[in-house]
Amino acid sequence: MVEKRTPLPVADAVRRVVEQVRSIGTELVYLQESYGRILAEPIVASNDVPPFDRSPYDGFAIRSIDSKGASGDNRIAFKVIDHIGAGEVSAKKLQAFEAIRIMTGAQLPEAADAVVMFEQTLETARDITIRKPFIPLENISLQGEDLQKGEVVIEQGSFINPGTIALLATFGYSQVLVSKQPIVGILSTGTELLAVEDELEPGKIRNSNGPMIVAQLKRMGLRCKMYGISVDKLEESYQVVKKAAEETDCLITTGGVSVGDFDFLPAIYKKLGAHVLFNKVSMRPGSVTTVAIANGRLLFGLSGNPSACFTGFELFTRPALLKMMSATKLYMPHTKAILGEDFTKANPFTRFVRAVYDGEIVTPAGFNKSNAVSSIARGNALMVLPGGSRGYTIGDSVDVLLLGVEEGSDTWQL
Ligand SMILES: Nc1nc2c(c(=O)[nH]1)N[C@H]1C(S)=C(S)[C@@H](COP(=O)(O)OP(=O)(O)OC[C@H]3O[C@@H](n4cnc5c(N)ncnc54)[C@H](O)[C@@H]3O)O[C@H]1N2
Ligand code: MOO
Ligand SMILES: [Mg+2]
Repeated sequence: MVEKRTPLPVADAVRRVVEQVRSIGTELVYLQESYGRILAEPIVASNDVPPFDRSPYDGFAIRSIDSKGASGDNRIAFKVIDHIGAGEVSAKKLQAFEAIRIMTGAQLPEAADAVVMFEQTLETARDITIRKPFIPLENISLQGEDLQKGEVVIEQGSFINPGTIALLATFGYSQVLVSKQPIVGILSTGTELLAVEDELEPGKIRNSNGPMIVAQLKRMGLRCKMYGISVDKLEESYQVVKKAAEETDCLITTGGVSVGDFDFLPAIYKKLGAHVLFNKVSMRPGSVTTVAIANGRLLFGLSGNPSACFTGFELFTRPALLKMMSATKLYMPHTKAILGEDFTKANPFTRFVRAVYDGEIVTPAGFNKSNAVSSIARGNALMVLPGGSRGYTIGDSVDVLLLGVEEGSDTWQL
C-alpha cells in the first residue's frame, strides 16, 4: 500500500520551516571580509555625514550678503584672500567682499555661507567678479545633510551590500559583527548518479543537483560540505545521512523522498528519530519536498527531479538559512507581470514555472516539467500560478518571484 500523504499549502509549509529555525550566533570579521554577510548589530552613525559644512564645487567661498544686487550690469568684485583644497582648513575668516578659492570637499571657511562656481565668475589677477546674487547656504553641502550622529542607519539583520560597506567605513568600523554562517551539507542520493567527470552508461545520468545546490548556496555567499553521492541502499544511505547531520547545521539531500521502492529518505528520517515537518506540499514541481528536524538540525529532503530540487531550495532552504543568520529579509521579492504567452496547463497544485522576467513581461523559460534542467538555466524568475486554476492566456496578470537577488523581501507575499 502506498503511503498517503497530505499536501500542505506552500505558504504554510514555508511558515512551518521558518518557525523552527534558530539563529546560530555571531562573530567579528574584518570590514573587507564582510561583503555578503548579515549584519548582527545596527549601524549607528558615530558622526554627522558630512562631518562639516563643505563646498560641493570648485569655486569661491563668499558671504552671500556681499553678493546682494549683483547683476550683469553691476558685477560685484571680491578679493581672493586664501586658497584651499579638500583636506585643508583655512585659518582665515572672511570679511566684507572677500572670497577664498575653495575646492570640492574642502571645509567651508569661517563666515562663508555660499559658494560661487568657477563658471559663475570672471577672474582677474587678485579679484573675481560675479553677476548674480547668492542666497544664504547656496551651493553648500551642509554638515549632517546625509546622516546625523546617533541615528540608526542600517538595521541589524540586513545584507551587507557595497553601500553598507561604505557606511561601515564612514563610521570607522574596521571590524563588523556579523551572523555566523551555517555549515550546510549536501548529499545526492541515487544509484543512477554518475560523477560529473564520468562517461554516460546505460540507465545512468550525471549528478546535476549537487553542483547546482553548491551554486545556489554560493549565490547566498555560503559554502558547503560535500557528502558526494550515495546509492539507494537504506543502511548505507542512513549511515551517511546520520554522519552528515551530525557534522552540519543543516543537511540537504536530493532524491529518494517519494514513494518509490528505493526512496529511502522517509525510512531514514524514521530511523534517525527525526520529526518530519511535512512530506508533501501542494506545489509543482517539488510536491514531494520533505523537511525534517533531527537533534535541532534541519534536514531538507529535496526532490531528485532537478526543477523540483531547485525550487524546493529557493522556497524553503534559502529562507531557513537566512533565518539561521538572523536576516530579516528571507523571501524572494514578489512582483506582478504580464504573461507573455499562453500557459494552458491546468494547475491542481500551485505551479512554480521557471521563467524569464524582463521587468514587465514574464515568459516560461522553455521545457517546464519537474525533471527539466534547461529551464532552470534559462530562467531568472519563478512565475507562480495558483492551484485550482485552469490555465492562463497571454496578457494575464500573474505573480512573479525574482531569483538571485542580494536581499529579498521581509514577508512571504503569496
Ligand atoms: N507513484 C508516485 N510516483 C511519484 C510521485 C508520486 O507522488 N507517486 N511523485 C513524483 C514526483 S512529483 C517527483 S518530483 C518524483 C520525486 O522523486 P524523488 O524525490 O524520490 O527523487 P528520485 O526518485 O530519487 O529521482 C527523481 C528523478 O530525479 C533524478 N535525479 C535524482 N537525483 C538527481 C541528481 N542529483 N541530479 C540529476 N537528476 C537527479 C532521478 O534520476 C529521477 O529521474 O517522484 C515522482 N514519482
Ligand atoms: O515533486 Mo514533483 O516535482 O511535484 O513533479
Ligand atoms: Mg523517487
